[in-house]
Amino acid sequence: MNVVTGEEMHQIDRYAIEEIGLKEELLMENAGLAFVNCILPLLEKKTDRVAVLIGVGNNGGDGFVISRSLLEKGYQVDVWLIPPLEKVKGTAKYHMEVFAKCGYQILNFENFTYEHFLEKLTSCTYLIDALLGTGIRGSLRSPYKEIIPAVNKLDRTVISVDLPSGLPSSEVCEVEEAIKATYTVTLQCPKLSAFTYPAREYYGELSVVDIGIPRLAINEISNERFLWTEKDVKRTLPVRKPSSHKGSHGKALIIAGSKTMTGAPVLTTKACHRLGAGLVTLAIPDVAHEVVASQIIEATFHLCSSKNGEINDTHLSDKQLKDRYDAIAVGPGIGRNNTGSFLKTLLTDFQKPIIIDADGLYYLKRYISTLRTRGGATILTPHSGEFAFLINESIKTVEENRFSLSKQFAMQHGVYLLLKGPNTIVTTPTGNQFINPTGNSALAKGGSGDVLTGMVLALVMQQQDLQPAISNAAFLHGKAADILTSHGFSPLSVLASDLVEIMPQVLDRF
Ligand SMILES: NC(=O)C1=CN([C@@H]2O[C@H](COP(=O)(O)OP(=O)(O)OC[C@H]3O[C@@H](n4cnc5c(N)ncnc54)[C@H](O)[C@@H]3O)[C@@H](O)[C@H]2O)[C@@H](O)CC1
Ligand SMILES: Nc1ncnc2c1ncn2[C@@H]1O[C@H](COP(=O)(O)OP(=O)(O)O)[C@@H](O)[C@H]1O
Ligand SMILES: [K+]
Repeated sequence: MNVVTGEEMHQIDRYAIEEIGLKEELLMENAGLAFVNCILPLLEKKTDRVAVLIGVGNNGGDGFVISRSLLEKGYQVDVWLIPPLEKVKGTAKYHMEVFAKCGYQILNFENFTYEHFLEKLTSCTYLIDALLGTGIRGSLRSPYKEIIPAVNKLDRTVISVDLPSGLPSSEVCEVEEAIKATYTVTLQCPKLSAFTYPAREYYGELSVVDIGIPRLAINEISNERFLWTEKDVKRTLPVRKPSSHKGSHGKALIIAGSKTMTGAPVLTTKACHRLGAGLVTLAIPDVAHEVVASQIIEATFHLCSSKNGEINDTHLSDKQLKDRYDAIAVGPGIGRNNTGSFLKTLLTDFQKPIIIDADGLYYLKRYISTLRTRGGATILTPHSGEFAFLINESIKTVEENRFSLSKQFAMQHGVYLLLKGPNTIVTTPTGNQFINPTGNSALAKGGSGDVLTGMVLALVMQQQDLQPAISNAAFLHGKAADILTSHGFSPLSVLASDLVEIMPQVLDRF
């Protein structure tokens, strides 16, 4: 499913109308009817009053179709036109006229006192927000500037059309004032701001409805940003053949752990096994072997020499790097007190996929110039702090520009970048971006990233195409947290090891 900016959506609309010949009146009719179909289950009783707030543009035009459809179905609807009648133009005007010719009444905001307007809104159970859509520019102006905070204070169920009014549709860092929706029904394509914070918090629960814009129009304009959905996972997750053997599912090497971080290698290894890796070897510093090995029975071990309780040299021979492993994950719990020169050797000598996480990313900064010329694919899995360190920016800058900075970095260094956080983004070396919809704050706990690394490693070995492998790992990781929190686990109490334990039930759904 394509994710677009407001500008891209506008161009898509234009393509559908001008190149394909669909009438804008028809698209607006489709939009209004699809919106109503989507919200009907939310409207409990026909006696509950609904107010539709209509703005000056085409978002307001959708509001007229919605109002007409709800009235035809027997709902009690107050239809509020906020601008003066004569300001409504084009397709919105057409649908306003159709609405009026059906014999329905329009309440014009300018004919009421502000107090009376608010009093009438207070008597409604549901407010439909068709004030402003993707056409908003700059700071809110009157009377929206006054109406929007007042609506937020009413504490009613607010359902926004396309996006909460006042919110920009692109990557936004600050929100001045916008409708705080309970639900948002987005038309055709989710807008980018639905996946950036704090804008996401204004959307409430998000649904997407099809309004009949042909796929060709969407692909012509925007084919580089997508939501990775359950359907995509079902389509791409590897299927085990009855005749397969352990060698068919990849031989993984995990380089992880140190004397003081013995849990990380355990979590990464178990997660890798749980997602179907055929064989896993865990390379750990000799000083951590006893503790780590006592917790893992499925893996084999490779012992590295240590200094300061951390890996100093992996002692992996050229032949081992050439023939023995199909992919390597390096970084969870390796510490930062040595030179990390073994990472440079891996980057240059290992010609297959490498996943670099956690402290591995810390060492990577020293050898970053080797990425471009690597023989195999490189997958980096930083959180905002690790990414900020890699690119010499502040965490705030990263969090405000997640899409643009990760795209720039992935293209510049020729890597797959999985930028963690709510709505993790996977960016390919060519700059395509795939947004993960699963996961919740239960994941904000030490060790959950180590689990993800093992999952990415397992799937990268089992799928030819790396982007689906990486996105599937992020999806299933988040899904594990979602299943736990919807089945009696408080987000406070979910452990990283619970994610590994629940994985069989997660996979059972796909
Ligand atoms: N064009 C199409 O084919 C379709 C468009 N649709 C709807 O149309 C919307 C986009 O329509 P528009 O481009 O008319 O945009 P809006 O409905 O967001 O209205 C834009 C207008 O609002 C006013 N405005 C802009 N910024 C403002 C600010 N900061 N403060 C106060 N007023 C401001 C200006 O008068 C501007 O012309 C979409 O969000 C969607 O709901 C749907 O009807 C489906 C079809
Ligand atoms: N609020 C949140 N909502 C959704 N996912 C989250 C949230 N906070 C963290 N996560 C996810 O949890 C994981 C944390 O990884 P990371 O910070 O590397 O943990 P650690 O290094 O402690 O194992 C990532 O996959 C991240 O996307
Ligand atoms: K809106």
